[in-house]
Amino acid sequence: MVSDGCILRVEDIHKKYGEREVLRGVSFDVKKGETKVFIGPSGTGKSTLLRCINQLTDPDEGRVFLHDEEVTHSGARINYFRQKIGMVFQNFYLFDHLTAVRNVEIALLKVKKMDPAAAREKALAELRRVGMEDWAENYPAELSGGQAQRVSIARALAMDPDVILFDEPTSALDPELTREVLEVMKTLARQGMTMLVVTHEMSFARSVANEIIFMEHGKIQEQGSPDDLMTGPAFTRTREFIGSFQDFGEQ
Ligand SMILES: Nc1ncnc2c1ncn2[C@@H]1O[C@H](COP(=O)(O)OP(=O)(O)OP(=O)(O)O)[C@@H](O)[C@H]1O
Repeated sequence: MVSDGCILRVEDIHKKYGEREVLRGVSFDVKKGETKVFIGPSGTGKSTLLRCINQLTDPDEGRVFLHDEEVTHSGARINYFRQKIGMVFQNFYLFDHLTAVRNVEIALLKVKKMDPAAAREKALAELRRVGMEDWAENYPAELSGGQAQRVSIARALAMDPDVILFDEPTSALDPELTREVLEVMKTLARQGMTMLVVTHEMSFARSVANEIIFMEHGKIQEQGSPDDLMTGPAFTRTREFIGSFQDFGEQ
């Protein structure tokens, strides 16, 4: 059961690949409108955690709830939860043979069964939201990485998700393109979208996160507000990790 004010609850998630324990008991609650940013060294299970939340990966133990409903063990209802828990990946995963607007509207037609005119209208509205309406008729190969990522964000938004999971959405992009994607994410945060973001963009974490979660060895080692983690993380490894990013102090 998810308590008052929380829309997503992650309870004691464990995941092993072979003998390797990638997640060793991860739990947290997410409030509506909150942005949580996950940081930590490579290979510490951050992506696996996001994938367990929307069941792209099956956790070995633990449960995930959206509102009062269990996402884990939800059988055929997982397709409903995947609409409500959107995901944006590092590599966009757009269909190369479809234009930007077709990429956004395809799930509206196939999954939501909207009529074509309404689907087109909604797809264009979502492209407008991410500043991509002028590129609606372009194919992914004609877009920059930042533009392609904005289309993939529009595609997630089109499902009217309750939460969006972002898995290193800018790590395939150079700094200029990174900035335009982060600006879109900042706007979504300001508009009240609930977001879980795995990123190494520390200045984004500092300016947008309600909470930063430092993960290492498959566990949450420390969590707190950006100010708490900036001014005095209790855990030495958090200090060392954050200290290795010079941009954390930038606004
Ligand atoms: N499908 C899989 N099969 C086997 N091992 C996997 C699989 N997916 C992830 N792993 C392993 O699980 C560990 C955690 O990976 P994960 O991608 O979750 O970490 P991460 O913290 O997101 O790292 P990064 O920042 O490098 O993406 C890694 O050692 C990875 O090799």
